[in-house]
Amino acid sequence: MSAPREIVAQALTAAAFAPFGDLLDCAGAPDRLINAGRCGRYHDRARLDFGPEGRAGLSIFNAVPRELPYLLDLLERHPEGSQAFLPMTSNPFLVIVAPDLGDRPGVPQAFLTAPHQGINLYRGTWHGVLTPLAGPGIFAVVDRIGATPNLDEYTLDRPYMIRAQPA
Ligand SMILES: NC(=O)N[C@@H](O)C(=O)O
Ligand code: NI
Repeated sequence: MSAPREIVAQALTAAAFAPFGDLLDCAGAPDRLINAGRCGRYHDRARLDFGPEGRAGLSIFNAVPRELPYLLDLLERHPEGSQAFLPMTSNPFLVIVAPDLGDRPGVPQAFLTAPHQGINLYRGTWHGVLTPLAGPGIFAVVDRIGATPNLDEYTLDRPYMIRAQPA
């Protein structure tokens, strides 16, 4: 078995994540001030999509924290809907995404979130499953609820080892 390929995680930025989804945070000035100026509204910041046969759902995930270096051997996508992960703590999490090569993912990219950052994965974006890096791994998740399948999984024939720094 050949050694896993290495990926060094990078800090999550809106520009780097733009091909894959939305970065959800309170960076910069709000779009609107509401509540008598006591609240900044960062308005309509995610491209949500639940397909013609689905509806929006809000779930709570309690995921087991993982550690770096992290062995990535599976990627998935939701062809029928977007998926947003909003941490309910200030803990960082690992975000793994990959371009689509048609029926399989391309080379993944790994990102580390800063506190109070969430993400929305565009419909069909290849990604690693939710990967908190500290406990509790509690997230609000907005994604598609529907009766038809919405999950493609791809097992990597050669895994990646994701590191915070080069080995
Ligand atoms: N399966 C599920 O609800 N979650 C995954 O899609 C994930 O991205 O974590
Ligand atoms: Ni998913």
